[in-house]
This record gives sequence, C-alpha cells and structure tokens, in this order.
Amino acid sequence: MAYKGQPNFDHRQPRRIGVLITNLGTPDAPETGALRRYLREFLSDPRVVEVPRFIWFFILKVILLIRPPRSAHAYKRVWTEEGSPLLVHSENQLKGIRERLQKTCGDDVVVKLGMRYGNPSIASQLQEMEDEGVRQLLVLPLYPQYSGSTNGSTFDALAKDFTQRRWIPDLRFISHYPDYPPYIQAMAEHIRAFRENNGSADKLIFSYHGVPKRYLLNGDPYFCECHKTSRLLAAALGLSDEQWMTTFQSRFGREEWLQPYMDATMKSLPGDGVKSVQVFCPGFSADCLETIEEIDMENRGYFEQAGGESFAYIPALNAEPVHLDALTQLISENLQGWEGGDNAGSTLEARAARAERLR
Ligand SMILES: C=CC1=C(C)c2cc3[nH]c(cc4nc(cc5[nH]c(cc1n2)c(C)c5CCC(=O)O)C(CCC(=O)O)=C4C)c(C)c3C=C
Ligand SMILES: [Fe+2]
Ligand SMILES: [Fe+2]
Repeated sequence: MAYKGQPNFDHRQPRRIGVLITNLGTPDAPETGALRRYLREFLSDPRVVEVPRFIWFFILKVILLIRPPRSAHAYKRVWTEEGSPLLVHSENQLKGIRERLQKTCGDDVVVKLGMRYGNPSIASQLQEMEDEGVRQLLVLPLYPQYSGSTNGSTFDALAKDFTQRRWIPDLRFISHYPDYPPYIQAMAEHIRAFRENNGSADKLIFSYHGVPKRYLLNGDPYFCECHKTSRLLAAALGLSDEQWMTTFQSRFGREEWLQPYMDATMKSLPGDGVKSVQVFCPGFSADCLETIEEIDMENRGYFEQAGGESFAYIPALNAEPVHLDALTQLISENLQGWEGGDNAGSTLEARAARAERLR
C-alpha cells in the first residue's frame, strides 16, 4: 500500500500551522436516508456504544430501521434555511476564530472545521491542511468536558487518518477545558446578559448530554467534569445552592444513564414548588437538535404539563463574541512555541514579533 502524500511535493513549500476545530457532526438533510447514513456511522463507533460488536451488529440493524424516520421528523423541526443548526453555528464559529487568529498570526495559520461524523469530515480537512502546507497541527474538539465517547472518539478519527498518511504533523490535542477561566467567564457573562433582559427564575438548570452510567463506573471523567463546570459557573454567577442544579439529558436505550435525568426533573419540579426555570447547556458549544428540540420543545412541554409556569431556554454560546474570544485565547495559549516555522516568516525578529502579539 502507498501512504498518502503529495506526489509533486515542493521541498521549499512554506511550513504552516493548522488549527482544526471539531464537533460531532449532523446529517446532510432532515430525511430518512440521510439520517440512516449519519446514524450508521455514529452508532457504529465503539466509543459511543460500548457493547460487544457481534451483539451490537444485530441490534443496530433494527435501530437503523426504526430510528431514522423518527429522528428525521425531529430534525425537520429545527432545520433552518441555511441547514442544520449545528453546522451553521459551527461555520460561524470557524469564521470568527479564523478572523481572530489571522489578526495575530497572519496567513501562517490555516483554520478549518471537521465533523466527527458526516461532513465536512475530519479526514477531508486533514487532507486540505496537508495540501496547504500544514506541518504543525492543533486540534480543538468543541466538547468542554472530556468523554471517551466524544473527545476520545475524535482522537481515534485523527489517529485512523494518520495510519494512512506519509508525513505525520507535529500534533497537539486539547482534550478538554471544563474549568478554563475564560470559558467559565464567557458563560457567566452570557447568562447575566440574558437575565438582565428577561429576569431570573426560581432555578437555573445546567443540562448536559448524558452517557451510560457504566462509562463513569469504568473511569470516564465526564460526570465529574460536568459537575466541576456547573460548580464554577454557579460560583461565577454568585448563586446559592438552592438556586441551581445539574441534570443529564438525551438518554438512549434502556440502560441506566447519568442522573438526574432532565425529563424526570422537568416533570417533578413544579410539584416541588419550582414554578419557573431557566435552562442552559454548558456542554453544548453550539445549539443543535439536542438543545433546540429536546430542551426547548420537548422538556418545555414536560415542565408546562406538570404545572410549571415559566420555562426559558438560554441559547448556547454559539458564535457570541465572548465565546470566540475565549476559544481563540485557548487556542493561542496552546500554540505557544510554534509561531514561526522554517519558512519566510521565521526570522528571529518575526518570531519575537509574533510571540509579542500572542501575549
Ligand atoms: C447512543 C449513545 C450516545 C452517546 C453515548 C452520546 C454521547 C454524546 N453526544 C453528545 C453530543 C451530541 N449528540 C447529538 C445527537 C445524538 N446523540 C446520540 C446518541 C449518543 N450520544 C444520537 C443517537 C443522536 C442523534 C439524534 C437522534 O437520533 O436522537 C448531538 C446533536 C447533533 C445534531 O445534529 O444536532 C450532539 C451535539 C455528547 C456531548 C455526548 C457525550 C458526552
Ligand atoms: Fe449524543
Ligand atoms: Fe436527543
């Protein structure tokens, strides 16, 4: 087998820095066929569903008959003229981060967006980066809390691509940032601004995507990192213990997942005297099916049916300037020492000037 490379490689080609931001990915269309393709790729990932392959092979066959039309129906409720919300927000984040980084690093830096499942794939973006001369690569999965099923799986996709590549770049991987102060501050500012315009509620709920409880028991740090983010965010907002709580959503299948469940919480809070809630999802850096449809539509319904009077969903940070500033700072800090390669801009003076700009 021939490893992938550039057949007419020019050895004087300038060396560039690449920044790859990634997220989960989304179907190409809110249609059964597109959903089947997307869910087949997603649910075949052994990091996502940790069940012996020979058993899962048969269960997945059944799921891929039943779930795609149901999921397509849910996606239709959130789809916009520009496409899937997750992709639209991610592209806006890419634009904002690229603009900010190019201000400090100029054209030395190439910034791309890759999706773990679906398009644009991580492999396609790695190829484009190699073609554009990237030899030093920083990867930032936009999942602040580490889970093997998301961040770990993103690393697998990179590693799998590298097994077929001739020239492996220098690699840095930001595996999580659950307590990164600019991220916590960005969320606190965003929530404060929302409350200034809309008032507050009896309780602020921090809802995170769940994973099977078994993953926690087997050593996945996700549960603890979610709680850490919540605790720091509540402190930054100056909330007392009874003013906030953490929940987990999006349960899939019959196995026990991380608790407390968001849906059960929404059904029980009104009976406990909590009549107004605001919900924010710190683990979703972009709004998507799980926040718009599951939280703002489905769980709003559970809360109101149980006697709740006011339910407000606080949008994700998406491409808010505070978010892009925080992510750009995280990226810049992780690029330290890389500014300047053996290309035209790598004189000592150019390096010093770039280091100064990044400070
Ligand atoms: C089957 C098990 C699943 C695990 C484990 C899981 C973990 C996990 N997922 C996210 C973030 C997102 N998940 C999204 C959609 C989604 N998730 C699952 C299943 C698991 N996720 C499914 C089957 C789906 C597809 C939708 C559906 O059919 O219900 C999304 C939204 C994608 C979009 O297009 O909008 C995100 C984002 C995290 C952070 C996580 C573990 C920590
Ligand atoms: Fe998920
Ligand atoms: Fe969901």
